[in-house]
Amino acid sequence: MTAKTVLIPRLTIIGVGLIGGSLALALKEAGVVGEVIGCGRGKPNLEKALELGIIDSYKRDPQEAVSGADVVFLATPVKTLATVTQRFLPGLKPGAIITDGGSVKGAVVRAIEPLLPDGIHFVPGHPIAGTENSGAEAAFSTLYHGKRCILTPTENTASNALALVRQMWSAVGSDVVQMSLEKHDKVLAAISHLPHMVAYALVNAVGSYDHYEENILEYSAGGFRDFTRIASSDPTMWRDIAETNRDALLEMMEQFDVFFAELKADIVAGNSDKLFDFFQRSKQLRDAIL
Ligand SMILES: NC(=O)c1ccc[n+]([C@@H]2O[C@H](COP(=O)([O-])OP(=O)(O)OC[C@H]3O[C@@H](n4cnc5c(N)ncnc54)[C@H](O)[C@@H]3O)[C@@H](O)[C@H]2O)c1
Ligand SMILES: O=C(O)C(=O)C[C@]1(C(=O)O)C=C[C@@H](O)C=C1
Repeated sequence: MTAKTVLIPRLTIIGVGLIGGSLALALKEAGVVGEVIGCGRGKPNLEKALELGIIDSYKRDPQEAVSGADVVFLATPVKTLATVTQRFLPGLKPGAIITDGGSVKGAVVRAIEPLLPDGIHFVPGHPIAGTENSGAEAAFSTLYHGKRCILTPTENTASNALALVRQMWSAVGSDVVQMSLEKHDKVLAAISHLPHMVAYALVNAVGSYDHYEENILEYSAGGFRDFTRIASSDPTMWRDIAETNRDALLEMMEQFDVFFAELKADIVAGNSDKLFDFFQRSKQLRDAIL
């Protein structure tokens, strides 16, 4: 068996949850990482990550955690990314690469890039993979297999740092693509952020229906459950996404309102042909991505 080339001798994961923990496990499984150090707020979660073999050690102090790191992966909620960066920054060695997995890119890049001294590189990224579960226990090594990872380099991104981060995501089985910050935030508002808002609103709407004594959610079957799985996602994560991708999300919510209003109007009018066309068009679009 030929030995794999170690891409990252020392990796620090800030926020060892689903996204950070899964990256650590996948890089270990691929044999392309040396030592993995964890850092985060909760000691029990870090202890669990150690026990599960996700990290080799952890440090509570952010500067100690990044000491000697070649790559630092940020995997905390979007609104905390710049604050945590500010805390560990003085502990980095020259040439270190910071990269992240945050679900919003424009606000994150605007907050982090101005903090960076010369010789410290930042490569903004976002793996398009996840589940509704959180914390180290939710991490699994195959999360990124066959999934896209979007990198959004800016004019400040060093090409060698970008190349290494591309290699890192390829090593865990991702299909790496690049796009602008603006395109990323608009595409994700449509394909990920809007569906979460719709699921959250739907669960609230159905859950607060109080015409009967009993909780009607008890009657939920496949349709409701499939549709609303993502409403079990972490509230902090989604609050941060809704706030930091506000404009793109609102644009998509307005687009959604147009289609929902059309559907409602056709039901009110008893417009059978239009309803059929509406459902037919939806089925064709949805079937094409299965
Ligand atoms: N869950 C998904 O499906 C998914 C997919 C792609 C990207 N993301 C993004 O990845 C990031 C992490 O998401 P996740 O699902 O792994 O969340 P998670 O809750 O599983 O893990 C986040 C970890 O960060 C820690 N943390 C939170 N605030 C912190 C702080 N201020 N300082 C240090 N540690 C802190 C938490 O204790 C937790 O261990 C988020 O930015 C999210 O938008 C999530
Ligand atoms: O499958 C899920 O549970 C997800 O919500 C994953 C999902 C999404 O597809 O919307 C959520 C947020 C991301 O930033 C990327 C992926």
